[in-house]
Amino acid sequence: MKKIGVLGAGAWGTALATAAVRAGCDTVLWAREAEVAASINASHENTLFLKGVALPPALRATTDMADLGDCDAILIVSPAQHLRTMSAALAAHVRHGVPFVICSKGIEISSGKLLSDVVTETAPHNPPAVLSGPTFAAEVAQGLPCALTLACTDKAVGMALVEALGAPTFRLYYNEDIIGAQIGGAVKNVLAIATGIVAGLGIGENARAAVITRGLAEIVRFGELFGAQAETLMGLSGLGDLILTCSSTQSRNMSLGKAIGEGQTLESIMASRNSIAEGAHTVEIVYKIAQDNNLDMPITESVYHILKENRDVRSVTEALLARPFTDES
Ligand SMILES: NC(=O)C1=CN([C@@H]2O[C@H](COP(=O)(O)OP(=O)(O)OC[C@H]3O[C@@H](n4cnc5c(N)ncnc54)[C@H](O)[C@@H]3O)[C@@H](O)[C@H]2O)C=CC1
Ligand SMILES: O=C(CO)COP(=O)(O)O
Repeated sequence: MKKIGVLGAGAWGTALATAAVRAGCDTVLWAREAEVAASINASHENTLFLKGVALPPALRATTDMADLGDCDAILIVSPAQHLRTMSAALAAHVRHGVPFVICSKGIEISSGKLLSDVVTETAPHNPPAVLSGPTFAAEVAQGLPCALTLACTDKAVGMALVEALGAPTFRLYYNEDIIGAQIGGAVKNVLAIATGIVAGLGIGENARAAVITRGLAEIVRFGELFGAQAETLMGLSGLGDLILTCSSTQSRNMSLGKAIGEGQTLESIMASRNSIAEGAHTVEIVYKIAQDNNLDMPITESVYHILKENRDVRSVTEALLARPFTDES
């Protein structure tokens, strides 16, 4: 795999394209916005989504999806709710057999489907893989070290991707569990909003650790429903990403929760940003799936009540704390 296409030039797509260049791949980055492609090609900076980070001059950007037509693998890095449209459009341009590596984190709200199922439906001749882990885009783009899960049911394809994209500062661990690799990344964004709310309310570090740990129990329950492997949920794409995203306001999800905890409204926060906070969307479908399947996910429910039903942050938090005592397991 020598030529890599990256579909979506937000912060993460740009960082991943940079990592692919560093790994020695001929890399082309598709941007939805003409000004993003222009700024990457002219000044080696993504001034809209990753301002201030110098990008390698070898990275080429385009707005023409046909330019991805001869790629050996494509990383799809759109917001989760747009992945269906992106994957379908891409399938018209690339060869059969070229893997579609899902780098977005979320679950399709309209169908309740994992993104790998969305790829299988829209691009049946392109095997899905998943790249997920604890990775803030700005750090990856700067070449700071990180580790991620590369999941693919076909081990030969998965290992070829690991070999092509992996580097000392971009360590990839192969995993066959494509389902588990998607669950952690999707649900942790909801839990990061919850830890942000804890920070915004100023109720302490102990409370944050409690939310992370009890949040992990929610990820495990949710993952079991989909058939995820427990080891995957405890790995980089699960626990690893949960820890990172719930520990730093570099996370858009955590910072969104913090602003909510401080009294801002979801609408005003969204209006002030051009970046995606997937948890604010994912919460809707995780909540629905949990309700439909009688899953106990009280932290997710609380985030849903606050974000989607405009309930008062302090009274929802008090209700969460006042739940009956129960077994830890
Ligand atoms: N930023 C990060 O550190 C990481 C992000 N991710 C995931 O990557 C995905 C993309 O996030 P970012 O690159 O951070 O985005 P971003 O927040 O930096 O930029 C927004 C992106 O959304 C795209 N977009 C907006 N409207 C669209 C539409 N109608 N159709 C298609 N695309 C549209 C923009 O072109 C842009 O690429 C998300 O699922 C996110 O959870 C995963 C790991 C790390
Ligand atoms: O997924 C991420 C880190 O692994 C990025 O988190 P945010 O989308 O909350 O910034």
